[in-house]
Amino acid sequence: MTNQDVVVSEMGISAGGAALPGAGGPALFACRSAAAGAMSMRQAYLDLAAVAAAARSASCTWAEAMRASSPTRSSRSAADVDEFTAWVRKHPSALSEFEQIAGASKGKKIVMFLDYDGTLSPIVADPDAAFMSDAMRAAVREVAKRFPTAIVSGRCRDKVRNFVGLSELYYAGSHGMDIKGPSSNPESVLCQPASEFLPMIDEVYKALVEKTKSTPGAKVENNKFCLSVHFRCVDEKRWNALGEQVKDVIKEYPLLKLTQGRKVLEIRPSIKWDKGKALEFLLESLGFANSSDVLPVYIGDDRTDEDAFKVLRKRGQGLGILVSKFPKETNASYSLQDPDEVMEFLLRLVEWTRKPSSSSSSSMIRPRVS
Ligand SMILES: O=P(O)(O)OC[C@H]1O[C@H](O[C@H]2O[C@H](CO)[C@@H](O)[C@H](O)[C@H]2O)[C@H](O)[C@@H](O)[C@@H]1O
Repeated sequence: MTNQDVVVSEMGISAGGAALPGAGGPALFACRSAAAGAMSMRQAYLDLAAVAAAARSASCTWAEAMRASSPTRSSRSAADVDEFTAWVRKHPSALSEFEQIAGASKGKKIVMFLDYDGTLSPIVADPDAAFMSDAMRAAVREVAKRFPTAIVSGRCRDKVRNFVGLSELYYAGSHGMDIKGPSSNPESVLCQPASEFLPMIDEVYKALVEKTKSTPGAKVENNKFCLSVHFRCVDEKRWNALGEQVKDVIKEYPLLKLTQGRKVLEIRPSIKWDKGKALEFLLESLGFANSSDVLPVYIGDDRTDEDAFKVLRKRGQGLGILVSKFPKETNASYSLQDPDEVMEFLLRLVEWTRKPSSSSSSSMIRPRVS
């Protein structure tokens, strides 16, 4: 594999085990016990040198890994095509394998998990303009009529909820650290395992905005329980300097960690909670914790989605589908190339449930309330 294919894992480096002041507060949320790891959290030191070391061990720099996270090549060489073909052999298209997937889901209850950016909406330069199409919205609405459906995003829950605009879904914002069920259900589940971090995140947001304002194109996005520093519109020559600016701010906050997404550095609480935990929490809330007849399907395009793919692999249950036009290291079993293919897959699934021969259980399930 070339450097371009390397996916560098989480960039936070752990040490010690300090508890967060105030962590023993009232048990407000249903997921509190599941988030017990948050209370005995690792103290994480953010260090771009460590990030670079992790990247080096994968034989590339963190900036190269950042570039590779969202390649912009317009044309592909024959070697690129061959490499992609070989990769697709290992991670077949969920569209070409649709009949097999449909067969595997017979008699099972599908639960659909969808990432937002790069999965339901195309990647664009301005994070505030990442709208999904009406056609995609209609497809997701049809899916949600048949299967419990959750949007699992790095974004702030309210923001992604506004982009998607469907009240009947579960939304897990801030990389799963802010989960809420359909608004029509007053008993809906709620999970906020990092609520103690809110004041810290706000403080760091202000500090990052101030620190990075000298870097043209840099943008800091407040995702409530985590923050994103966007590199996409920053000249690559300034990436290292911007990384240093981020490091300068974060070094004062050892309880936060840094992860890398598609041309973005993400700052989040160093708790044992991620999109994989959110997936498990939602399955449990829906009453599927130990069920063998459930088929969770998770579709996502980014490194943070790997946590969910890993959970599915570990459970030996469900389908992980990576959205990518380029070969990437992944724990997903299948692939789709872009949001258009995601929409086609969703529509085929909807179509399939209409066939009398499909015996997938598509009835809506009410979540258990703890
Ligand atoms: O988990 P996701 O829903 O995929 O969210 C991950 C990040 O997505 C957004 O950033 C990405 O999409 C932007 C719009 O297309 C793009 O400009 C950016 O370069 C991408 O990294 C979002 O803005 C971030 O806050 C999320 O963390």
